[in-house]
Amino acid sequence: MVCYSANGNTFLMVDNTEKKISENEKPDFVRNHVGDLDGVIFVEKVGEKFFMDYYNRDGSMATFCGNGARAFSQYLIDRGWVKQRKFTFLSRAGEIKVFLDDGIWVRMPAVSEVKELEVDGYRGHFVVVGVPHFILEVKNVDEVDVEKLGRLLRHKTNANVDFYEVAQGFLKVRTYERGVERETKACGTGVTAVFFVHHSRTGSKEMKVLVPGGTLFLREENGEIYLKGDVRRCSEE
Ligand SMILES: N[C@@H](CCC[C@H](N)C(=O)O)C(=O)O
Repeated sequence: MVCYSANGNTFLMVDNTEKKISENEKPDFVRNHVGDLDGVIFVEKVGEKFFMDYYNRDGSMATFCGNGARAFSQYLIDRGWVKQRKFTFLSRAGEIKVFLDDGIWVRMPAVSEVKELEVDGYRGHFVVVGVPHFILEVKNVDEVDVEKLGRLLRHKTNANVDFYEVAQGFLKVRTYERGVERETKACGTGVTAVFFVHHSRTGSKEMKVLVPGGTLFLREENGEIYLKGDVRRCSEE
């Protein structure tokens, strides 16, 4: 087992290719081993393909994790299990494409269920990127009490909650993650949801997104959204 950090969103990577940990055992395994990390990723195989199975730190399974997908890709590369510059793997949100050039670019799951939403007087957009997000534009993201307001809205919507600020040439995003039940340093599906709404309004094809854990890069190509950012191993085997 080894820890990976994708812009500060942290995961324990568990080689479960021999299926030693069963589906039923996974939630308890997660709660017993996650420590202070945000989630656990079981690395598995379905036929010849690698499969990413993501769990939040509270033991809940999630359909997808954008930063997890970047960490999973780096893990496959570090293990020497993939050597190509383009490869795919499976997730509960479908097949994920990965391209390596100036970093690891992951093609995110298609955005769906986009709608305007008002909860307790807070207006935003509900957007699904494999997992649900309630995104809210604010004037100054640093002034938001993410723990308090994020937690409240997360429970009202059963979604991750992202607060974003549109700045000159970049976006700033902070996320309260369901299942982690606190603010995380970065959320890949969250910044994708924000970028999608921003792109729909402005047509902008590329965007830098500042998050507490650094900078993420988003780009749109033929209606598909790609995500890149920092990813590194944070423990020895
Ligand atoms: N950190 C993730 C999202 C993980 C899943 C989420 N907490 C949920 O349960 O919906 C990301 O980088 O996308």
